[in-house]
Amino acid sequence: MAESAPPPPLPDGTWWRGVEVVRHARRGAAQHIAHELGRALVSTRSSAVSVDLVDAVGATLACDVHALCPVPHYASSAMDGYAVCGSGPWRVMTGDTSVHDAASTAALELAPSQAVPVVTGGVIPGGTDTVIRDEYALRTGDELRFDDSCPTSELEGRHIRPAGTECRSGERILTAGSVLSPADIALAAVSGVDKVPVVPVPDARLLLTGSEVQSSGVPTPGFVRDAFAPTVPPVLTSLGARVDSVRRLPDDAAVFAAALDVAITDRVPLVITTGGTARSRADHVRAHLERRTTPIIDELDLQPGHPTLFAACGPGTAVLALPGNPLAAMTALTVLAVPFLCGLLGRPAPVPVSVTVAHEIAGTRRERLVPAFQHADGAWSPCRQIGANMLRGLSSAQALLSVPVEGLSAGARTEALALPW
Ligand SMILES: Nc1nc2c(c(=O)[nH]1)N[C@H]1C(S)=C(S)[C@@H](COP(=O)(O)OP(=O)(O)OC[C@H]3O[C@@H](n4cnc5c(N)ncnc54)[C@H](O)[C@@H]3O)O[C@H]1N2
Ligand code: MOO
Repeated sequence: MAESAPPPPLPDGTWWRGVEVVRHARRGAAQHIAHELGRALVSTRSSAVSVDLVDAVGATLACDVHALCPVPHYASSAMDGYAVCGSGPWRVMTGDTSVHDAASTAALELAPSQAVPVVTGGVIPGGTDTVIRDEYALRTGDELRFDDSCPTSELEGRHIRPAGTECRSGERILTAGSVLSPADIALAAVSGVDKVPVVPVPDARLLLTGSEVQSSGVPTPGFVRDAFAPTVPPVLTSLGARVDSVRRLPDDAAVFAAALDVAITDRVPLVITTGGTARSRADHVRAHLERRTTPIIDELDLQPGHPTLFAACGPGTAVLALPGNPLAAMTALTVLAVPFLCGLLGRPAPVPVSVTVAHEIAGTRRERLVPAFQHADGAWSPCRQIGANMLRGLSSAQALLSVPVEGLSAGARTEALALPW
């Protein structure tokens, strides 16, 4: 049979130039390089889109945001009661009618011994010295006094919120790179902002390889239930990406090659493949990526997940090839996809936290990341059932604990990586 023609060359890709290329990367270096790769890919994408506040929670801010008015933007009362000037008794100027008439209240200038009714958040007139809350106001007709029950702490300078105490007009209220929380959006709203500039959501595409992988039902011997299609997309979504499609591919090198080329041509920023990463005859994913892409991280010096390959190609695509073993894949996803997407979204790289281990944990020839849980006293222990092909340990884990080559003694400190869910 005639040999098939080699695939046409890919469009030139230079965006990853300057990113360090590593074989057998140590975990910390791999996390750093993944973040750098994400940052490098930013150059191929549009920098910001302006979105309504209602669509902005969870997005990454592309530029600083400044208040368009002082907050609060007018001097207001913190209580329902009376704004008064000077010492009492006071004469109530407006009966009860001014309470909802902000414009006329704002236009008022109280003279000594004058008072007007005010509501919480309402405008207080110029000349106000204090607000007497209703509970301590004794009103007879138009005359107003402090009630006898009024504590001395309430006698002067109370319940006035001056304009601009929270921020000045033009002051920076939100910083580029932050992930917008509901509180951030509420702050933008009260500062007069209608839209915010956010980093465009990057697409991700999942290519699931393995003719033995089935998507439903109880698998028979030789087949496995797919652990990734129901899990990786929501994880990527929570990390700020949008999964544009999930494709199941049989173990056929040509089918895989064609699917990858479509993704590269589509300039999908992150393609995640599962399976076929080991260096054996059966593993066409690695073989194809080694020919067709530029490996940036070629294997991790880490267990599980060491056959992982992270590559760059085309005008705007990074390919993260995860091992088929489920725990190995989830570990590599945590180590590499998390910092990569942070870099691509303009966010800082996540920092591992320092934790104490409850008892001795033996080392092996590579660093291990083990699913672990925290005891009531704060110390951590590995979960049970944490083989690379397993999921029960991960299901009960609160973090991934680093076990260095030399192992850990009881009470030793080590790093823990947050799970991306
Ligand atoms: N000769 C060698 N064999 C293996 C090596 C090696 O270096 N040389 N490395 C071992 C290590 S370590 C790992 S990790 C795995 C890596 O496996 P691959 O990435 O090549 O993945 P597959 O062989 O396709 O599958 C491994 C395992 O995972 C199951 N799998 C695949 N996809 C799914 C899925 N979507 N959901 C659930 N499970 C899945 C698959 O059925 C296999 O059982 O290789 C070792 N072997
Ligand atoms: O490195 Mo593999 O990840 O042992 O299962």
